[in-house]
Amino acid sequence: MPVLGTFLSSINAIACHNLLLIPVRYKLIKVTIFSNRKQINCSLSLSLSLSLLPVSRSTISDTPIPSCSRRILNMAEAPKPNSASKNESLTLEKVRQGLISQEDTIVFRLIERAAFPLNSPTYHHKISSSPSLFNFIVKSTEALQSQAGRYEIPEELPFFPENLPPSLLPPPADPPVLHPAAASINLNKKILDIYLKQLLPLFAEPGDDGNYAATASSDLDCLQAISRRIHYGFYVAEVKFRDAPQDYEPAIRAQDREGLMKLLTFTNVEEQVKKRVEKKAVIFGQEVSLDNNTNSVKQNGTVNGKYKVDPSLVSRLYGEWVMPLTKDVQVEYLLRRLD
Ligand SMILES: C=C(O[C@@H]1C=C(C(=O)O)C=C[C@H]1O)C(=O)O
Repeated sequence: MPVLGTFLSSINAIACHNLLLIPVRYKLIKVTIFSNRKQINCSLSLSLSLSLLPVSRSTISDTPIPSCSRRILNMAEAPKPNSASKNESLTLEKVRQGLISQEDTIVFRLIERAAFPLNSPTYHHKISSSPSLFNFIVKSTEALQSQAGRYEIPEELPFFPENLPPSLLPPPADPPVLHPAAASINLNKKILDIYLKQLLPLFAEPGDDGNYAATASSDLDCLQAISRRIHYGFYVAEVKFRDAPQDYEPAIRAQDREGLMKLLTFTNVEEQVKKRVEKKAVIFGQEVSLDNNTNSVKQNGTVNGKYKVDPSLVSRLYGEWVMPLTKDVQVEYLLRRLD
């Protein structure tokens, strides 16, 4: 499919170009290229996001962050354990703030994916040597982002780690916050499987509108946001360990998974998380109307009686998958913390 190849190359060129030109602070770069999905029925569109890329200190200019979306600002404001003063400033409260900020990204990305129907040919039709367009877009995007340094960040992990090209950027200058064990943990195979088999059929209406490339890009956006949130568990575990090594060390030495799971679980916090993400889905998922005759909030809090993504599903996503997997990451990390 030469058209697709040419298009991807040009997107890559633009992305790389911007990566070099955009002055950034807080080690955050985001390059997003969106197409208007209404106008590109059956044609190709690609949404490509690069965020939280490691940039060496010497490349960070003092120019303020250019105007950018709320989502990016949220991430910039969020405490980033892998930022300069991380080792001193790593507190459970700050790490939890980081998780709260990521909720916004996840809810918005689910809303964007739910705007498309299931579009099942995205996942089944072969393209070139790839088993599907989804596979092709995820692998190609990951190859580009790997070269741009995305996977130098511990919580950014690829879905297809095999044969990824190395980063072209200098390695991060700051000393690592995490124990090297983090590098051996990647739950993305499981996350991908759950996403495709269990989540998508819940969030996307049945149907086919032909926007397969945009659908796959939107899937990747969701997957990356969910995966980042889950692997942020590294920092949660590290800070919990540092706060109470006397509690964690015996369970780690005994390789006691259950004991570790009990120690790191806070059911009251989990209840708050579920309520908050449900509320965010209610607030972010409403239609906004400028029509004076139309009360912008009608039955069910929306204009047409329907939220853009079902708030109870978002709460369920967190309760059944996101939080349990974040805890699995914590357990896996802690089990290796004294190695
Ligand atoms: C992330 C934490 O660890 C656990 C997982 C939670 C989550 O994934 O949101 C919340 C509470 C804890 O049971 C935490 O303590 O904040």
